[in-house]
Amino acid sequence: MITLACQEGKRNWRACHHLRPLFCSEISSVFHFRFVVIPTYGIVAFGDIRVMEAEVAQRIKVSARFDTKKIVKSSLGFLSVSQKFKEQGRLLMSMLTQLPNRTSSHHKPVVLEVSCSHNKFPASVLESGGFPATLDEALILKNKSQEIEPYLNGCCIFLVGMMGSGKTTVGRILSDILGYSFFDSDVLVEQAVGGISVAEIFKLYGENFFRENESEVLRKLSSMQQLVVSTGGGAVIRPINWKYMRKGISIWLDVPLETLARRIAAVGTVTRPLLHSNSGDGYSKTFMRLFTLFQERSGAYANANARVSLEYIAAKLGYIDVDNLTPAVIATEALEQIESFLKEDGIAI
Ligand SMILES: Nc1ncnc2c1ncn2[C@@H]1O[C@H](COP(=O)(O)OP(=O)(O)O)[C@@H](O)[C@H]1O
Ligand SMILES: O=C(O)C1=C[C@@H](OP(=O)(O)O)[C@@H](O)[C@H](O)C1
Repeated sequence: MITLACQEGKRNWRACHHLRPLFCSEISSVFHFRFVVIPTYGIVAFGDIRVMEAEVAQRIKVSARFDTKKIVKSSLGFLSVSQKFKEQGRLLMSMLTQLPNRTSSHHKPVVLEVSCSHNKFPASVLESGGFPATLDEALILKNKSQEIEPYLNGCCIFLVGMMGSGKTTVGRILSDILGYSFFDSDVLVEQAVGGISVAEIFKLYGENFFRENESEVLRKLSSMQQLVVSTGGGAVIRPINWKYMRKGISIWLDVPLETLARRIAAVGTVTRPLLHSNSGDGYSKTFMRLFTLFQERSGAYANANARVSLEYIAAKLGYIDVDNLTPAVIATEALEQIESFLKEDGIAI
């Protein structure tokens, strides 16, 4: 996500955005960028994201300039760039958006969320865009992050948890609010192996090869500062990875298996090779497989410095169902758990 600055009294909003290093390898194909622009104070969106998109897409005009060739703009706010290009680092994109009068009169920052799809990139990257939060949620999140940020001392945050537990979704929120960089270790492994998906890596080279690369990625990340890292669900099983993650603060996103199975069944298992199955109902098969994996891994997840339990948050807030917990609320609890950990660790707050 990026925040655009409002030009006082004008309807034009400008931003130069460096896409996150999602596209570091050579790419030659068609991209679709999906824009969602929402007036806000921080990282906040309102309502259902699909509703917002449909609503905004009709109002927003997006133009983009790339170094090269051809841009096709569709009336629905999708921008297709059909060209062959090679980027060593990042794709630089500048955008001019025009917002309706109603919005510009508020002089608020605007969040422009960019999600990208591309046939070479796994859905795990795509599934986890920002999520709606209420303004109150965003303010609480912001205040909490400002409270603890100085005590973090630049320390990296490693999110661990089962597949689908929201490491990527919550991780992006945390990185935005703390001003840290975000990395998804699966994406880094994919890049290290030449741009093929996790599913293909498992198929072509096997799980061990994937795990070796995953450890190498975590080793490199652990030498850095101010990162939020979404680790793969199985990273916790290798003791060497804990050696790396101990250089930062590890947080376990503990989500009931039923919720995980529902989330994953909704998006399919194509990007999660350990859940591939040839037959049967998506939810039940996924649940059984998650159940087995969790039996093997629960002890390892408990090594994390802090635990964010969705059941605990729901009980605290008086919700019956954990499915009502937004990623912003979960991110707030993560910050609270980090605060408790720092206190226990003798770092006064
Ligand atoms: N709090 C939440 N409520 C509802 N859906 C969520 C929540 N957090 C994540 N999701 C959805 O669950 C799926 C998996 O989330 P993701 O962040 O990719 O998990 P992980 O990185 O742990 O595999 C995605 O489709 C995401 O949109
Ligand atoms: O649980 C696991 O062993 C795995 C989880 C995946 O990451 P996510 O947890 O991000 O889905 C990915 O690393 C790989 O498919 C293996």
